[in-house]
Amino acid sequence: MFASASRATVSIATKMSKASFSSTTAAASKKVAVLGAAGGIGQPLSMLLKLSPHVGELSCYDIVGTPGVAADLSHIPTPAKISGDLPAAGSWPPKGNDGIARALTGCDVVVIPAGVPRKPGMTRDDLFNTNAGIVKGLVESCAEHCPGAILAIISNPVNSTVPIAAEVLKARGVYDPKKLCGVTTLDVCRANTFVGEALGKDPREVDVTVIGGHAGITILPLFSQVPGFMDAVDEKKMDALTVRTQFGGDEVVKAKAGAGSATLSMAYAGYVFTENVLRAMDGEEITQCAFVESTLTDAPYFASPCKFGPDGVTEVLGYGELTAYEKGWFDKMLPDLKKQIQKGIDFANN
Ligand SMILES: NC(=O)c1ccc[n+]([C@@H]2O[C@H](COP(=O)([O-])OP(=O)(O)OC[C@H]3O[C@@H](n4cnc5c(N)ncnc54)[C@H](O)[C@@H]3O)[C@@H](O)[C@H]2O)c1
Ligand SMILES: O=C(O)C[C@H](O)C(=O)O
Repeated sequence: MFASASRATVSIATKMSKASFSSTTAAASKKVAVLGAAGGIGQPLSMLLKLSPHVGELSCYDIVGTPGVAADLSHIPTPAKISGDLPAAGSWPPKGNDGIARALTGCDVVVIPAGVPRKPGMTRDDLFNTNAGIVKGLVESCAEHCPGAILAIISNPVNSTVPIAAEVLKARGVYDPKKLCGVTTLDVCRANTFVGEALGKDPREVDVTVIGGHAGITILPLFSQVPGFMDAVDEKKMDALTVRTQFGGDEVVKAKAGAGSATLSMAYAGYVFTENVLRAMDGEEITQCAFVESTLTDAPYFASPCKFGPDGVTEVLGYGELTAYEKGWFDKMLPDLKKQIQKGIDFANN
């Protein structure tokens, strides 16, 4: 049965307030690595993290381009020290050939947007063949060089790459479910934006709970829980907003016409997620949605609101009562989600 939805509301908007960028340097103590830092998401995400008052050290790692990304970011006058590493030779500043070891050693949080993005006509699952191996290899390195770090997986298909990461960590004896998350924050950002438009409200004042996974119908925004929503919006409009949230990624892929998928909004979402994790590490009470190991449903991983503390996820919260409309989507989603999770588990163990 569904657990209670009680949770402290944390507005995404507050995380991007001016204060986030100009705050005291006292808490700038964490080491964060971005793996895939030269990519469409990786570069703007690294820039936002360079602005974070919580980041003392930022490692930019990729198979190409990171010495340049790091040199560029290093001129931004914030406390975070920057390094850029490649797998073997090449780094900025020049420091030898230890590549990923140097990037990961001592990390508190590792954010992973490495991998190929979609082109029009593709599903996220079509990325599996390329990205599964990339994520597996990178998480093996995390297990070796920073086994205690919190991992935030952005690489698609998230519904499969998170289970792959879990299996890799289990095989190395360092799996801690509190410290492995799939980043679904972009779904929350989209839902907040669309509800803001529909209700004529500032989207920064909206906080939609989005549950399930991160692909098509596995994404389920619970608009019924948004104060005032059900009074203002009829079922037809609610259906349109639900489907737009589920397929928001496709909207961007289509508009980019072969040049990739969401990068700027994802960099924002990845920054919000990571900043929240860092705030919780520094003692703030944070609740945000994430795709984590979960017993809420039959699916072994599920996105729902989670409480975060100094060591990652402290509690996987429930998502409250579903309306009949939401329950319809929920029932449709679970078989797909379970299949995509199992695909990741099987890949990692074969
Ligand atoms: N979770 C989400 O909500 C969400 C949102 C948008 C995109 N994504 C996913 O994020 C991923 C990246 O998207 P993008 O637009 O930044 O792609 P991109 O191609 O612009 O960048 C990917 C980067 O990963 C790097 N890379 C590849 N293999 C690597 C490896 N083994 N080690 C380190 N780096 C490696 C590439 O060199 C490249 O710089 C895609 O899989 C995309 O589907 C997820
Ligand atoms: O749609 C994609 O392929 C990228 C990402 O998952 C998104 O939701 O924008």
